[in-house]
Amino acid sequence: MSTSEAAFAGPGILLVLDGWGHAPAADDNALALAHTPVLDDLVTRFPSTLADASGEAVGLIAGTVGNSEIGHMVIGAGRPLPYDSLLVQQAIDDGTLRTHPLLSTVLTKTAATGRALHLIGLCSDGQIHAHVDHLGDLLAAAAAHQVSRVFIHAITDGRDVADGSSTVYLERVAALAQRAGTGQIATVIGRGYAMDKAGNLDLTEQAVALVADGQGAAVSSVQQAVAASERGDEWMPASVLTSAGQAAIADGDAVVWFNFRSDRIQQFADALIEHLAASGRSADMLSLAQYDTRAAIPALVERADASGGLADELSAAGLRSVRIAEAEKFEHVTYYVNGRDATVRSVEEHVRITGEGKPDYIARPQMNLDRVTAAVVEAIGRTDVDLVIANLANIDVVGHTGHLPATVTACEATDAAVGQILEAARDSGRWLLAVGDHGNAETMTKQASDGTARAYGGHTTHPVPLVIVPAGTATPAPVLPKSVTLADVAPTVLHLLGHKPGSAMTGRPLL
Ligand SMILES: O=C(O)[C@H](O)COP(=O)(O)O
Ligand SMILES: [Mn+2]
Ligand SMILES: [Mn+2]
Repeated sequence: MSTSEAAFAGPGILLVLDGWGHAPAADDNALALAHTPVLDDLVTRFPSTLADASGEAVGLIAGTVGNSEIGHMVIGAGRPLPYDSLLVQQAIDDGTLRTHPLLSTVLTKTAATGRALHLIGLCSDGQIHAHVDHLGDLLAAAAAHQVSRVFIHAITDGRDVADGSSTVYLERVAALAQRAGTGQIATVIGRGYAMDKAGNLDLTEQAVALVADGQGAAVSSVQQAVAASERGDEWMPASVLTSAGQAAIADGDAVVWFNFRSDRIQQFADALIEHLAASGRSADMLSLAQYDTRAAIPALVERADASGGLADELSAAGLRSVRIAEAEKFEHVTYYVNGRDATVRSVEEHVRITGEGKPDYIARPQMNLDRVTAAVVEAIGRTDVDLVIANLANIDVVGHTGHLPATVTACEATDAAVGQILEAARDSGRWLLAVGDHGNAETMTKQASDGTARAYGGHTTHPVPLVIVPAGTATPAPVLPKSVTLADVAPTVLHLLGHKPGSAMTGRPLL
């Protein structure tokens, strides 16, 4: 084996820098503003390229921003995977959503019994958790079945889209209802409450009480509800637009959840199901796409098969991996990298780093990065571990606050952590592949419809850096191809570990 080959063979590290996107330097580019000597050096001194992490290249609708779920799934699968947003859109386009037998059965029963239909979901066009236009198809189906009482329980965004835009989307909901000839906005609440995923049940309970029992501030218009929010769209207080109790969920009503992504709606769905059961009510429930709820909810669109990825190949080859991330991204290096498969294979170890108390990302952009780094360094030093898979969450998680100075600090903290990880990699003779899963911090503003630049903490369609640091000296340094996607990561990792890409993978080794 030549020096060069040896430098790219053997045990290694797959490091995902969450939200590490690439865009030209600008005054809203937190990564460019931050002092990041390690990352700068990485992409200039070692084989590096830019990988597509959004749109069709990963299995999303063309032109849509990447996200952590599809990003980590494609990194693991070694192929683009038709994501839930795309599958829902296809079902809308070919007419199979509105004529779906499960939906028809529920709507026929609802119309016959004179019960109400409740539609619950995020109202924005962020295309990460939901798209408000999907409501249009559900409303049309309800109208076709002559369901007369249709209540929309709108969740406002301000995270995947610019804050302050909720009125526009709520007006769009009203227009969709008018076009369908059925439906009214019954309640409004921010996603901070309705889409908590960190187990803060006090937040979730406010959404449950609102939707199930009509408990919230009485308002006479969506504009009044929006005006009452002191903390923006994400934290819109629970507001009721109908007369008292009119839109509460009664026994025998139907509920359709229209978020297509599960992770941030499942806690609410679980709590609502349990609350209804505890009060002797049961509802016919459906979800637009498959959810990971405790009680199974029949879905209108099934998930794509994501098997045969990195986890299966590592397992077949008997290669041990340790997965490390803090709570915010733990599922991403385990469940999502493994193709939304909760099985923990015998050659896998999972390390979940948690902090104390509620995180404050602006006050503490470092989050628990020191402990994540220490765990990564420890795993790197183990001779029985073939592959360390870790996610450094800060760039994305702090980026979501839309707070530029805090995000700059998050980038600098990440830079220092990568420096420590590289040093450990060098000491123990491991190669390292670092990659972003989607863009975020490289664009921290978005132009509003009035032309002004607003703070924006959401994701982008930018490509992500991908760099491979050899275990030793590699001369001459190989040149990576230019046209690369996240689907090439797993084949490259397997190649570096001395194995062929899995037969289900369509990506290719980059070396
Ligand atoms: O859920 C969130 O926090 C954002 O809407 C999307 O971010 P993620 O895809 O990085 O989780
Ligand atoms: Mn991410
Ligand atoms: Mn994110």
